[in-house]
Amino acid sequence: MQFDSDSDSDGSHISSTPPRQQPNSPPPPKPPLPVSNKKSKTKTKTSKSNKPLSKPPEILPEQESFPFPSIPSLPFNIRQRTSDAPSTSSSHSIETLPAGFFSKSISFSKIRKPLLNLETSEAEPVVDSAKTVAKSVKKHPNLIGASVVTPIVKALKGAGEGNFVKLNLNGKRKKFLNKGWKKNGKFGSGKRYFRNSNGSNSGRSSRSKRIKSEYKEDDDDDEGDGMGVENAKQQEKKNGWENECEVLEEAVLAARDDASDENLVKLLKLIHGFDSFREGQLEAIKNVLAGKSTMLILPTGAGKSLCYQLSALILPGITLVVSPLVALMIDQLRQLPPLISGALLSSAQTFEESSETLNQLRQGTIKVLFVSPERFLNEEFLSVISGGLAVSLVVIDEAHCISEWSHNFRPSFMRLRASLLHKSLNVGSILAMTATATTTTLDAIMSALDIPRTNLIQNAHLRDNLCLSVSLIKNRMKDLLVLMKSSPFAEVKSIIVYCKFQSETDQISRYLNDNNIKAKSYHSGISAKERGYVQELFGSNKIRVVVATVAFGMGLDKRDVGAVIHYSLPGSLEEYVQEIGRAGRDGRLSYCHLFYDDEMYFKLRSLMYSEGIDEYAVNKFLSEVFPADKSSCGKICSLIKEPASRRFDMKEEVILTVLTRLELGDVQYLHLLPQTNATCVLNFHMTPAVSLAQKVSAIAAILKRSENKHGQYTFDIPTVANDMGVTPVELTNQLYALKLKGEITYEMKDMAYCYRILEAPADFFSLSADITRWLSEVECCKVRKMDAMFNAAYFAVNLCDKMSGCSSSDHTSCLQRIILDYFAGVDNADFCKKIDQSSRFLRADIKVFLQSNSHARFTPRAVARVMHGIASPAYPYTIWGKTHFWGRYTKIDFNVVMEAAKEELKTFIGKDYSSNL
Ligand SMILES: Nc1ncnc2c1ncn2[C@@H]1O[C@H](COP(=O)(O)OP(=O)(O)OP(=O)(O)O)[C@@H](O)[C@H]1O
Repeated sequence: MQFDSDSDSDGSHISSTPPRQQPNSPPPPKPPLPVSNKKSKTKTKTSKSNKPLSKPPEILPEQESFPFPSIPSLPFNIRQRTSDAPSTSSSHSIETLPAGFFSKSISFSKIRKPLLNLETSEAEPVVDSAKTVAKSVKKHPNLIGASVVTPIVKALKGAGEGNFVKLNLNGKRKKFLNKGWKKNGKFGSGKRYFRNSNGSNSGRSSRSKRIKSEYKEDDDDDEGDGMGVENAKQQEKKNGWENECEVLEEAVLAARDDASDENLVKLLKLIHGFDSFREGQLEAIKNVLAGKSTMLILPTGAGKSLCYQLSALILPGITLVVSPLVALMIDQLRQLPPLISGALLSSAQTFEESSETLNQLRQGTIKVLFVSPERFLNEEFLSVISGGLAVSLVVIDEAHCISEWSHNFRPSFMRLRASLLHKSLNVGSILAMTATATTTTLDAIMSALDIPRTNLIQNAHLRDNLCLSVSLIKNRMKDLLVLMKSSPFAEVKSIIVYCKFQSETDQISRYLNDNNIKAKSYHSGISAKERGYVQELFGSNKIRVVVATVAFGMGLDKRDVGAVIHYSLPGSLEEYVQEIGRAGRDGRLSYCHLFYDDEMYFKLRSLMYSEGIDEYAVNKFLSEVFPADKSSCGKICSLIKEPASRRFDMKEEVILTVLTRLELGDVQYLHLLPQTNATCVLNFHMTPAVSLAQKVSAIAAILKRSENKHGQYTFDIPTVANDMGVTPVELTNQLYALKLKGEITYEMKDMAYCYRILEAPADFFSLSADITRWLSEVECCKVRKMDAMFNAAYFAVNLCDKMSGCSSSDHTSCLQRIILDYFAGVDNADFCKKIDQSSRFLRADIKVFLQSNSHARFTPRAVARVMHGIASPAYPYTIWGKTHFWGRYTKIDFNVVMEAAKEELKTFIGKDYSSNL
């Protein structure tokens, strides 16, 4: 079995709603896994191999940015208040509890309805008249609080589509009708802002049809045939529309003047259609409006997004929302209420797309900007933002990514520090949000963001409408089928089955289909188009089950997912809590079953060691990062990702982590620049190279550093940029301008990390020791998280005394307690010792392995990885997976295997094994 992680590199497929526009064609298929040490892609995947998910999804590097002057402005004007917002009422609907399985009685207002018809979607009632705005009260089966006033925005003509901003991440763009939403310009700025405002995804297509027909009506009106009855009706509708806009403007103004509970609830009703705030929301909004940086910890699906949405509307300046995944940003953008103009800026966009977003920002048509953390690395972007735009609020979603002690650390999030945000962006306040942070993670986030303890808003980490059950899996797929065919799972309409390996998802979905359960698999190895399709089918309840890897779910707000089944153990309790958090978002009782077994635990535990590096490797890495040349300070250097990854046997994410540490540690050794291609191959078309060099200094610099083969000039971009005293991005921009003129064409390759050296370390050895210690602590933390997850499952099945509400396989009570303890800092990682500390045959096996592979060079870590079945950049599965020692010692502690390998290597090589590297 190959161990490699499944990632969601562009993340564009993850969203609760179907994409507004599907790309024409999926991205090119990923190249196969390297078979030798020849130049190869380290991010390659084979969909047939089993791929566990040990690392977080990635964000593509930022490559280009463009300076734009910025003009601070609001998307609409605030007028004087003239009237009060309408009021609403509510009612509840109780359904019957499905029989059997869970004995525990749980106090919920809603119990999941038995499955009647899989194909039935819960289409929302359509409110047509603009005049019926807040008077129309409808029952919505999915909402906590049962009955909801149809939000004003829904009643407004055309409400019902996603936010206006283009989601053209795959090179295609959507044309938006550029008609004034309100022609006197009070709201919007020539755009119409639509979305499904009640948070549900159903009824989308019928609503879009309605929107289209309304556009048509408007167009007809504009064409001037408007003396008839129809036009009079239209006019009447428009008047109603304008009145509603006035009501909204007044409500916003009132809340801005006085952020009282009453004013905020009124706005909540108007914007979101909800009667009341959920726990923590009001407090968070009030804090933010008062300019207090706040840490908000609410369970998954508790409504964290609403806190910044409403605040953004009331605050005068723009709100920046930083998210770890492009997919998450797309989803959040879609979920923005229609009145809040939003946009997205990420590395997955093309040059044109990002410059268009920046243009909109400059024009003041954007109120909320979703931005990838890498954008904060980009000085040009910072200069656009800080050039005159007032940033009222910076929201850091999934804020646990800031901390290396979280389950999902992202090096790029390290840059999001209060000092940087305040200094560079002059932000009013910071709102950090997460559902999963242990006390250690929490401390790290709050200290990085300078959030005082008094501004922590924290609720329980779990919603109480989730029934948690666990069992030991014996006959893997059969056990799953039995579970799914028995109550209550048999009655649940929408189910997610989480697996660790891509091939497992395909296998299981086939098996379920063979057994009359409509299922589809979902993982990052399938095309973006297919993933979008699966999501669409699931979102519209056309398929009942999605069998997915971790690539599915983040940002998923399908409200009626009634069950989540873990076919394998998640990597941590945080991951478990995130994934079960996809269930029961409608507030109804939902079921989460966890299967576990020792074998899978051993394999997954081994994977936690896939990112570690040794001190001599760090040392070697540092000596390449900082050239011996003393004059290197101030120079721009680059490290081409793939060869560097293989050379140091370091995953690309680990390289980035170490570079980020060198930038943000106690001493700032370097400054990271946007990742860029390092090599350029240039062709001249109009003016001969030498003549053009006389006119254009960039070409002169390029010719000095180029290798000319058959009229093609190949050069290293950072080297030429250094000669010219510009950044690689600036040089690339100059080339782009020449290309537009038809002078040249070029091809870029060799994606590289770029950085400017600020200070060469005086003592490489102590710096390597320091970095290695830190990485080893991070690794240890991951292993403990895995252990804590296994121990929770093990405790429930084997040790729970079933005295406090647990029964049969239902362990809601004890798991809830374990999870809460875990987040409160109680470490349960040690109580169950499944991992062995010795083996009689280990040394002998290592010896045989070394002898039979005497042609290869090993380090102790490399040997231990093979014995644990962990692929690495220099020791890929395609080569080393063939040895029969592959994964043989997963049950023995990795460090024990490494120590044994160290001893054997000493004997075998007869000298210091570090020379083996
Ligand atoms: N006050 C409220 N009343 C009723 N429903 C609400 C309220 N606030 C939010 N919701 C709904 O709850 C659902 C979940 O909200 P949201 O996606 O913001 O959760 P979240 O806390 O960000 O979850 P996650 O951490 O999983 O991303 C949404 O459909 C939202 O419309």
